[in-house]
Amino acid sequence: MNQVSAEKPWLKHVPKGNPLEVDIPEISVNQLLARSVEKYPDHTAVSFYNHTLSYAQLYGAVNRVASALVQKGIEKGDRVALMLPNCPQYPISYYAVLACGGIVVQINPMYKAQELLHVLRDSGAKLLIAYEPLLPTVEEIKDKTDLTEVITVSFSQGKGTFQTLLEDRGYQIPTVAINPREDVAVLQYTGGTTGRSKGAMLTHYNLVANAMQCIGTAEIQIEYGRERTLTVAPLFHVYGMTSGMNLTFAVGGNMILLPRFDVEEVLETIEKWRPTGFPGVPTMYIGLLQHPRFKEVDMTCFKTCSSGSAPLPIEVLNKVKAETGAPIAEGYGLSEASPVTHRNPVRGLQKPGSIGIPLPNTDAKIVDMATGQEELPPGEVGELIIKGPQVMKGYWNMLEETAHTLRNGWLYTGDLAKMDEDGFFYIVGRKKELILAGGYNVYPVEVEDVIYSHPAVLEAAVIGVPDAYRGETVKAVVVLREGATLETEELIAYCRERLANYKVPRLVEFRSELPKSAVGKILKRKLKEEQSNLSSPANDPAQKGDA
Ligand SMILES: Nc1ncnc2c1ncn2[C@@H]1O[C@H](COP(=O)(O)OP(=O)(O)OP(=O)(O)O)[C@@H](O)[C@H]1O
Repeated sequence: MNQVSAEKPWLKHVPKGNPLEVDIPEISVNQLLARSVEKYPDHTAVSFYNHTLSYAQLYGAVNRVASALVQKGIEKGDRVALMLPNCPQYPISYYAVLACGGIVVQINPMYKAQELLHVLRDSGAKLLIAYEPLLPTVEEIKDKTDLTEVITVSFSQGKGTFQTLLEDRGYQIPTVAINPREDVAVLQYTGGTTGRSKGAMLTHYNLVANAMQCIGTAEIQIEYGRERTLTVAPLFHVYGMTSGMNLTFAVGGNMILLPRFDVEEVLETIEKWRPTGFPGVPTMYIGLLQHPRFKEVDMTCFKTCSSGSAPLPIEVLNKVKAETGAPIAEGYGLSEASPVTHRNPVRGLQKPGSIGIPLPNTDAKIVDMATGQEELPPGEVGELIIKGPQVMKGYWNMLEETAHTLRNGWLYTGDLAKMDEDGFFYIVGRKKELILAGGYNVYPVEVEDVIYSHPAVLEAAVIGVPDAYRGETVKAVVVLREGATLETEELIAYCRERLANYKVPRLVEFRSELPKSAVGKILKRKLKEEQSNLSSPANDPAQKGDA
C-alpha cells in the first residue's frame, strides 16, 4: 500500500503500483480528438438515429465549419454561442469553434429570452449557432446583444444555414497556437439551480485533464476504439460535454446521441445499439426503473453506468444494481471543475450514499463553513473545497465572484459534506439549501434518503420554508408511484421512526411532478420561490383584506 497521510485517508484505497496521479498532456481539446481521428478514422464517432459519422467524417466536417467561421471573422478568443439540442451538429460546431481558437459559450436551449439575453451579453458572443425552432426567442433580444450573425440548424427540408458551412470551399484554417493552460475553451454557464448564471472559464487543460482523470480511474477495462456511450445528458451541460462527448472521443468511442430523455426511446436504443456506458442523472434512473419494460430489456451490454449532477438516493442505487446487474458508479462534480472531482466506487469498494474519493491529481478538504479556513476532522459537516487541474480559471467578467469562489488555489464548492475515516466523502446538501429549523441544522439529503426508502415514493425534494417561530421548517414535496397511496401523517410517522425529531418534515405536499432543469435536476430554487410567493404579502389574504 502507499504511505497513507493522515490528511488524505483515501490514499489507502489506492494499491501500490496504481498511479496516484495520471499524466495530463499539454494539448488542446481538439488535439485530444485528433489522436482518435488518427487511430480510428473509420470507426463511428457519432450515431444519431440512422445517421452516423466516422471519426474521419467528423474531423472533415469540423475543419470545413472552422474554415467557414474564420471567413466570417472569428478569431482567437472570440466567443461563439451554441444553443442546440443533442445532434451531430453539436460536436461539429463545438470542435470547429475551438479549432479557430474561439471560445464555446454553452447555452441551454430551454432558456427564455431574458436568460438568453443575460448569457449573450455577459459573454459578448459574436456569433450564435441555434436550433431553428428557437429563433423566435433569439429574435426577441438579438438587438440588445453583440451578435453579428445567427446560424441556424434545422432537421427539416432546408436544413438551416449551418448546412452551407459544411460545403467545402477549399479554405484553409490558419493554425492557431493554443496555450492549453491559459486559453479558455468553454464558458460553462452554471445551471442556475440556486441563482443567476455565471460563466465558468474552462481552459483546454481543464477539459483534457478531466477526461484523463476519469479514464485513469475507470473501474472497467477500457477498450480503446470500441466503447459506446449512450449520451442523452445534454451536451450544453458540463456533465454531457465531458462524460458523454470529450471522454468518449478521447477513447475513440462511439457517442450514441439522443436529443431528450424519453424512457421508451432510451430502452429501444439500448436494445438496438448495445451501449457500454451511460452517464445518467438520478431522475433518469428513477424514470427507467418505474417503466414496465425496464426489467425485460437486456442490460448486459453495460460495462458501467454512472450517475452525477445530483445526489443518487441509496434506494435508487440499490434498485438499479439489483434489477439490472449493471454496475452503477456515482460521480460528483460541478461546472467549475469541468466537472468531475470524486468517484464511487473506487478500486471495487463502493459505499452507498457516498460520492467516493477524489480523482487522481485532486485534493479535497472539509472546512469550517463559516470561516472557510479550519480543516474539520472526519465525521464533521463543513464546506467541501477542491484543488486540482480540472478547476476553472475563474468566472468570466466576475472578479469578485471569482475571488470568493477560488481562494489560494482552492475551489469553494458551496456544498456541505463530510468525510469518513476511510477518506470517503458524503454530500449532505448545498450551503444555500441548508435548513435551519429551530436552531438545528437539517441537511436535506439525509431526509430525502429516508423518504425515498418508502415504497410508495417516486421522487422527493426537501426544502426549508419560512416559519415564524422556528426560523425555517422542514417541508417535503413528494411524487408518489403510479397507483400508490400515502397520507401525510403516514409519511411523517415513517420519517419519525428513522430521523431525529427536528429533521422530520412538518409539512408534506404531494404533487404529480417536480420542476426539473434540462439535465433532469430537481429545481429546489423553484420550489422555494413558490413557497415565498405563497407567504408574500401579495398572496396573503390578510393583507388583501380578504380575511
Ligand atoms: N453526486 C452528487 N451528489 C450530490 N450533489 C451533486 C452530485 N453531483 C453534483 N451535485 C450537485 O450539483 C452541483 C453542480 O451542478 P452545476 O455545476 O450543474 O450547477 P447547477 O446546480 O446547475 O447551478 P448553480 O450552481 O448555479 O446552482 C454541485 O455543486 C452539487 O450541489
